[in-house]
Amino acid sequence: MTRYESELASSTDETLARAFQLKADGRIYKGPPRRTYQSHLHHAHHGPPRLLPNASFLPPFLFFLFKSLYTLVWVPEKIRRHYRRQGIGGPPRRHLIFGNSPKSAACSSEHNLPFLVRVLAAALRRRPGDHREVVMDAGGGLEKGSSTPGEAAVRDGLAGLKGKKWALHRRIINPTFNMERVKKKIELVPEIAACASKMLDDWESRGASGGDFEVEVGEELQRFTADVISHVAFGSSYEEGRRIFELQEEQALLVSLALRSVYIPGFSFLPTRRNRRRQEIDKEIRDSLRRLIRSKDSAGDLISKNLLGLMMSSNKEGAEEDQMGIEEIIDECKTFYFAGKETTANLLTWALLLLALHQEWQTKTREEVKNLCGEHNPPARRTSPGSKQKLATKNIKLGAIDVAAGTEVVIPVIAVHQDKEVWGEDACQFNPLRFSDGRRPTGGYFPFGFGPTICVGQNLALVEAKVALAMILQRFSSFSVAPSYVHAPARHHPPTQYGIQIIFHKA
Ligand code: HEM
Repeated sequence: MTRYESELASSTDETLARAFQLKADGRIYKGPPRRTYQSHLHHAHHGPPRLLPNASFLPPFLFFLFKSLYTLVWVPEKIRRHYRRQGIGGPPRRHLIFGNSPKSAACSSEHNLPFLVRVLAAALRRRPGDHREVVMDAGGGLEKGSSTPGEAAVRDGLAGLKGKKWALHRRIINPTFNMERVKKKIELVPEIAACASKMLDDWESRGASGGDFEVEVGEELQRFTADVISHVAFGSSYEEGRRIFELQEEQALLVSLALRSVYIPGFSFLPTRRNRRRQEIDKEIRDSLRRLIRSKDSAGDLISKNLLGLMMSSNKEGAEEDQMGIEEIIDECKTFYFAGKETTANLLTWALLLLALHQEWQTKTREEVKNLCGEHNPPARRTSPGSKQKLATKNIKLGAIDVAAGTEVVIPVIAVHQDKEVWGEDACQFNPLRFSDGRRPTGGYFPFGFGPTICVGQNLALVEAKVALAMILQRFSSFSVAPSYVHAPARHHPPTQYGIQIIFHKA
């Protein structure tokens, strides 16, 4: 008997067991199949070992498989039929598993929702009037949609919460940004004006020689709004929170990349390079926030009326059911650091671009500001913005359409804001006069959302934007779009691909 034959003969149960990671007692062992000499021999006669799923791996694997098929095939198909019966069609399903997601992800930065969502949005758009019922909440059957685990990185806290937790957090946080505090009590306006002054002094120093100078306003305004939210919500500053903002910037980019690719349930938990980076960033942000809270707390710097102060008092003094835990407070800090900066910066950036493009409106607005506030005084107390996702939690009726529970309803905000039926033939023109009588068409304008989850920061955002715009108009006798500007807006972060370059002129 040759060595080969004797080894083959001895490759009994033990050898086979190893090749298949089986032991003689019949149990299946963890770990990768070991390609031993014997197992090679075994391959020679029986082909490569079959990849038997490991026993402990089997239940989660089956669960994942079932859940994926349910989410990616069964639910969309059920919904598709539901709407087809109502005469609402859509493009044919391109891929059994991914539907039309790859195409929609590739051709627009709008994320990977099942195509029916888009169909419904289109249907709502086709039937004027229906969106108004969506806006009015269709009898309480619409609530905020769920976020994917990737999105949760920037939607912790209020923006991602539902039910009792959401109600508790909202009750604690609401007083920070009510109009009384933001405007009438003049508490926040000077703080906002001081942040704006700091930014404008810096801009001005670039034109020290007296000539015109160019500013990429996108980043500058992000820094300004970061400074404002740091001051008004946390008694801090942009400099103190700089690392958190930088990390959130990176996180937003990673999330926006994830949103632009096809959604696969569970994918964000796999240890890919980007997923690992997202987790590292999240951990570093949480650690930095924990340190910031601890230092404010031990220095006695928590002001009872700012956001952090209110949340900390609930933590220390609230009845047990009214308490916010430290981790929950950190979630909210993350949300406000992000939501408080990005959105208002975008509003200001686009407003500046529009005023730079429409010189006649810039002149009118400057005159109005100077009449109201004078040549140089920062505005005081008399100083008088995609699409939104909701989830149908029960079967509801939107106009003529039966919306099945579980449907994600995308409200095409931009389409509604430019709907000629609502706004008239010049709906797409820049015409601030349409707001001059202070009225808004019911259900035709909702930049801050609607219903109980309406943007908690809207008062702050509007006052902040008005103060900053007024001060920019006061400081500079004119500004215009720089020749280097390339118009490349994007729906996800960052809002433009190449920034917004404006040339300022100081008389
Ligand atoms: C121009 C600026 C802003 C715009 C256009 C905007 C828009 C929105 C919209 C559309 C929603 C969803 C509302 C809904 O569910 O119907 C929202 C929610 C929210 N916004 Fe804003 N926002 C802005 C500024 C801010 C600021 C400055 C803050 C923080 C100070 C903020 C914090 C939040 C939070 C925490 C939520 C979640 C509210 C909840 O679910 O209860 N936003 N915002």
